Amino acid sequence: MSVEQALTIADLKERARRRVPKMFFDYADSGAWTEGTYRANEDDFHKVKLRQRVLVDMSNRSLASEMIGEKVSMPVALAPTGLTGMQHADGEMLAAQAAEEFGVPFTLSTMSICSIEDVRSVTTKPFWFQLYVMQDKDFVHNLIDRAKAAGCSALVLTLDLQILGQRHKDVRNGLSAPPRFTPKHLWQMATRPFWCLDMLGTKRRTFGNILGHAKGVTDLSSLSSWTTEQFDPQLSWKDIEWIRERWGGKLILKGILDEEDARMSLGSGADAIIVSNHGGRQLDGAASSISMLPRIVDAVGDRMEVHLDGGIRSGQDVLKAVCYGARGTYIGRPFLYGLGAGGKAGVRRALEIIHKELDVTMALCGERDIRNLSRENLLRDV
Ligand SMILES: Cc1cc2nc3c(=O)[nH]c(=O)nc-3n(C[C@H](O)[C@H](O)[C@H](O)COP(=O)(O)O)c2cc1C
Repeated sequence: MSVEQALTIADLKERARRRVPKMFFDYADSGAWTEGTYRANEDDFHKVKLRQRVLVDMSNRSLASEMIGEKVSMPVALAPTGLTGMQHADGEMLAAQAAEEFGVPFTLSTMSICSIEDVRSVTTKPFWFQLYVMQDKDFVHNLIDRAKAAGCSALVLTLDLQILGQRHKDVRNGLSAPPRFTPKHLWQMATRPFWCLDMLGTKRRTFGNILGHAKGVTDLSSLSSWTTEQFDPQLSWKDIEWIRERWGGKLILKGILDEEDARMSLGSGADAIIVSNHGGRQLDGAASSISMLPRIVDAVGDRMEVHLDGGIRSGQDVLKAVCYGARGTYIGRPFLYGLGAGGKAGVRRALEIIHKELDVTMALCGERDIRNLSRENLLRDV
């Protein structure tokens, strides 16, 4: 099946499975420990039921809205994902271009393969940058300054990865950060010839934001020990202040899953929070994102934008999150599967699939403007 023939995100996933070496496909398709939260993120969307309405004018529909004051063609951004350039050569650059052409935000991860400057060089509009706070504060200051210099229009500060959750698949596959290749890995790559050919055509195969920018990180082995030791376990609410000051632009807090944390974020000066459990990759046993969304929206009211990620696999899922009060959503794996399935065209296809599902679902719910959706469009008590 070609990328254009893919009708669902699941179709793209199957194509990616056949084209991406197992260790990198598994890296995307994995959650922490039992993967219970990873599964719940998807499953809980199916429990939310829609109200079907009839005999209302469904013409001239619009999915356009705003996230943190930026116009978006639909309220769906690309989530920050590490090692994206391993799903497909130059993955971050291609995904950023696809997002820009579609009119939705792209978020570059600190742990990306292509650097901030690489992505800047192939885009014409501002993208967003995701920050992990490392113990090497000079490195963090420099990273914030580089994102500013590249014209990034929002900083997404990730709060739920002060220490790394364990994903069994990565351990079993012997995946290291950055990837180092054993005979088993070389065999996995040899069975994916198109992936290899594309990879041979790029020089970007390690953490582009780090190598050459962090003190003492000059080669792959120093980079490996640096990445495992550097996440700052002491990150606290106080740190948000200096980060916000140094950044000076729009700030989004990612990884809020608790009402109390949501209320605390109100005093942080951030512009938005993302209800997220890191796609089920950190605290296994945590609640799904969609199940926590309504109470977090209620906790912050209209004092701050609430966004959501985790488990979105269709436009219907986006619509449900929007009905519960999310002003924006993010997709991680759906765009990674698209990328693995067919590079930039695959990411575009993932966005087209979600856009169409969202549009048709909205119409069948009797609505014409995504900004009018509310809990009234959902059935209670199912
Ligand atoms: C392969 C992979 C890598 C990720 N890397 C990062 C990262 O570097 N920074 C970050 O804040 N979140 C990261 N995340 C979490 C995503 O930003 C997002 O929260 C999650 O993917 C949403 O769930 P979904 O994949 O079900 O859409 C990663 C997720 C995946 C699947």
